[in-house]
Amino acid sequence: MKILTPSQLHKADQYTIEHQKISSWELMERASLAAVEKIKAILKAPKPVTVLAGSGNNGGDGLAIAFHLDQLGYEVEVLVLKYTTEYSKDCKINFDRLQAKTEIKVEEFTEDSNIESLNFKPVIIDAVFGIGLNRALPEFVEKVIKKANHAQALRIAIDVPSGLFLSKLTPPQSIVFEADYTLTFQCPKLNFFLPDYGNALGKIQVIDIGLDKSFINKLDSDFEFVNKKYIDGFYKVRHRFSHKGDYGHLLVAGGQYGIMGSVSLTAKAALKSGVGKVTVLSPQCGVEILQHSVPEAMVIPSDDIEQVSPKHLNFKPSNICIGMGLGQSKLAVKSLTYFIRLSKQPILIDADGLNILSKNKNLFEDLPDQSILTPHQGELKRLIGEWGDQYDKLDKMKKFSRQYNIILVSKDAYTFTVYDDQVYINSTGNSGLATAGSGDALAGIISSFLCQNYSPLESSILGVYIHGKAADFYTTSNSELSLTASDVINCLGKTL
Ligand SMILES: NC(=O)C1=CN([C@@H]2O[C@H](COP(=O)(O)OP(=O)(O)OC[C@H]3O[C@@H](n4cnc5c(N)ncnc54)[C@H](OP(=O)(O)O)[C@@H]3O)[C@@H](O)[C@H]2O)[C@H](O)CC1
Ligand SMILES: [K+]
Repeated sequence: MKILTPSQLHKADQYTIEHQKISSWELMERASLAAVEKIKAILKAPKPVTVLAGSGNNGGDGLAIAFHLDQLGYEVEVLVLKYTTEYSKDCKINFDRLQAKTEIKVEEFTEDSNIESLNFKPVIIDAVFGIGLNRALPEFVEKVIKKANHAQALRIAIDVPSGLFLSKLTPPQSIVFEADYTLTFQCPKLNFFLPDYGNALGKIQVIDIGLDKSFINKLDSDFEFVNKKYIDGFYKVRHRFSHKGDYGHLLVAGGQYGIMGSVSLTAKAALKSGVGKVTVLSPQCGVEILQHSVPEAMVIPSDDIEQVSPKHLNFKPSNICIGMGLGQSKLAVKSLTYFIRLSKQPILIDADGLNILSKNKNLFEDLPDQSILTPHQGELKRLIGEWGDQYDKLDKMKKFSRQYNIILVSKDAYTFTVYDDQVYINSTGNSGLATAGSGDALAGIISSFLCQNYSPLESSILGVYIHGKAADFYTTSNSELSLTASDVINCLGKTL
């Protein structure tokens, strides 16, 4: 799903209104009715609602939502935060409809109103500002939002949590509506996925409001929101008449004394993601451990008891995955160098392998094109250097990817897969993935898809998606904090 900017969305609005021969108010009504359906599903049964409405079109949505909830028997009150003298055209239509057709108490709140007297119902719907916010919130609006954030209420934002900027980063210390749910129209927006105010979004639900698809397809965007529809576009169905040779042979190189779990998780995750065969190059101390923990994997002992070492292989791996538990000793550097030079296919480098790369940038010259690096944020900093703000980080990641022709999987609350100028933002996963071994499993999953003839970019996008989806499956019946990397691996079979 393409991630569009506010100006692109406004253009798509206009094009749709002209080509579907509908009025802007009808488009607003369409969006609002769809939002009401989502609100009904979230609330499960009518609950008293306070709608905070602005005087623009986001406010117009709010007044339409108030009207339709009232028609459904909800107890609704409306607070209009009059931050402009005039209502937008469509907002005014909905304001008049409320007055004419309902008994709803509509209170206009301005900078002279008394904030102390303000109370909220158990559900607060934020329709104050949407994609049109373009300067700091008026102080009285800030006060209302701050009070709403402290209320004992379920908070639902319409389109954008008010106070969140979309065309620039929201300044620190800003007041932003802290939503439990954000019902956003047509597509998510880039700033939803940045750590600055990412927690203010709550659960994001995208509502397709039928903007003209042919027009949207022609729009340029560097950002793609990866959902199941996107994955279905390239996911391969397996055929009955196939054999394990069709699904590749992965070499996993890593582990050291006391950290054998890393490669064990990687090998297991690769096997549970469909690779045909896995061989682990393991320190001698880990051979028995691996033969017990991952009987499906073959094991080659390195020449060292406690560490991996360069080793002549008696087979040609389809792809190599290296770095987890590798350590950063001289022998580890030699091993990484050896396998980078040995590999003629894209190689996946994770964990200590990345830290060695950061200190030995000359190794990039030998790195096969479209190799995959899977840093967490600390490893990313060591690779691409310190960044200023989140937009600067995005630029640095794109530049790094272009400079070395590599795919960068930046693991975070929302994992960003970066290749050249394109950024793929993953839609699955949850906070439970912030746990030991989660990255080892991801490395195995991505490498497994590499061996199954997905392109390196597809392998990265698909691997990140599946990894998160497995975690989401686990947390449908378990808490996020109880998630372990082994749970992710055990739930891989439930994905797709
Ligand atoms: N295709 C869609 O996504 C649809 C979205 N809809 C809804 O429309 C809003 C966008 O409506 P818009 O009127 O463009 O913008 P807002 O409602 O967010 O803001 C209203 C105006 O307020 C002014 N503004 C901006 N910042 C401030 C501020 N800090 N203080 C005071 N006023 C401010 C600004 O106007 P200016 O002329 O003053 O610049 C805004 O335009 C979208 O989010 C959806 O909710 C449609 O309902 C359906 C299609
Ligand atoms: K809003």
